[in-house]
Amino acid sequence: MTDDLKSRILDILRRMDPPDGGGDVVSRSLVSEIFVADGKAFFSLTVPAAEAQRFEPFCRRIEAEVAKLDGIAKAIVALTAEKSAGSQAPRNSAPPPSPTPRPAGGAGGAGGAPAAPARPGANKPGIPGIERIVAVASGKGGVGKSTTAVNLALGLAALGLRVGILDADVYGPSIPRLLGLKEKPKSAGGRTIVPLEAFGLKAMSMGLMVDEETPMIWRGPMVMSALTQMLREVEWGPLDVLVVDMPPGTGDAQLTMAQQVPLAGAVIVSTPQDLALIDARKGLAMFRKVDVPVLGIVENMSYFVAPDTGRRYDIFGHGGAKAEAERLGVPFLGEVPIEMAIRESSDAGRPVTASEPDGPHAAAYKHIAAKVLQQIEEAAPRSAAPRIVFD
Ligand SMILES: Nc1ncnc2c1ncn2[C@@H]1O[C@H](COP(=O)(O)OP(=O)(O)OP(=O)(O)O)[C@@H](O)[C@H]1O
Repeated sequence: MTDDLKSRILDILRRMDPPDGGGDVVSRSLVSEIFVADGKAFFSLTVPAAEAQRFEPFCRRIEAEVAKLDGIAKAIVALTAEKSAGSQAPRNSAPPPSPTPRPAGGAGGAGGAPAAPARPGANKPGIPGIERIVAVASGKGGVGKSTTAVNLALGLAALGLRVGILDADVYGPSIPRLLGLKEKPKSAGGRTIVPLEAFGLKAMSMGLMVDEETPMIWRGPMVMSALTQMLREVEWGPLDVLVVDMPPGTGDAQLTMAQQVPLAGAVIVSTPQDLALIDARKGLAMFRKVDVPVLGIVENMSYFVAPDTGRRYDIFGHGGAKAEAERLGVPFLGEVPIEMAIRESSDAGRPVTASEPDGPHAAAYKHIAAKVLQQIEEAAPRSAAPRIVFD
């Protein structure tokens, strides 16, 4: 069914005359992979930067035509402007990134080596200056996904990497609170945004761009454009890893990320309860469907250690995520106890990996970070992203 819809979409695209008169966009290989889910079609067109404006109305026409197909309720076509070879460096591009430092416990891998040809996401335009993008996701809310994302980012930074964190949870952004960020990011020349910095991380969140009180009602296409902007119009500078805190669930925003961004992989956060695991499985299935490697599962709020006796209590039936990971054939990345210090430090904007770097919780997150890095190397050896320009 999905394949049939994809070929009908391609037929439509073949019949439409693009504004530059250069022949149909399919034959010219300007169309990305087409992703169809829940009656929505997502794909992008890559055009030369100079043509981007002319192609905008064409994209809207494509959306209207594709939405007429039986089985498609809505189409979302993103325009990506690619810099042609030999032209000048883009104004918002970063200097070429330096080789990835080899972490303790890392798998080595292809540091500096050319791209493996069939790398996942290799056909999606990269973000200049960003080596790898890792999504932190969960099938349902409240499992500690954002807390894990922040502490994972800090764990990666502690391993010597240059790390950024992007809060893609446009519905309930929590990174500003977790990192104690209050000021609004500044714009550079009115065109790009300078990310904030906290505990050595570059940070950007939709929550920094709007007042906390502002209700955020985002429709699918708005989510897509907000995310695209936060990825491509923020001056991330050279980063080894950008950690993306995804909104919970498997909706438009996740599909957008998977469709638009060459993700090196996804980390799934789950609590040990069965219900959360069912949701985690859905998240896992979604990333697999869009060919994003699942780097592994983190079990959060895994057990409780009584402060007075030091005795460990598996209050939620600890171990569920580990068994599930084994069953699903994905790595188990580690477990984090339910711990007042983790909650209080998060709520005070001083995440535990930064505020108690030598403590046991920081050690747990650093261990998870090292495993994530090892999995990234195995799933997607480092490669240079294509250069992108927006003008
Ligand atoms: N290991 C832990 N021990 C104790 N409290 C934790 C732990 N992990 C997260 N929390 C707390 O649980 C609450 C939810 O965490 P967080 O906001 O990270 O979850 P989330 O999955 O991102 O939620 P949402 O989807 O609603 O954004 C927060 O108050 C956080 O401090």
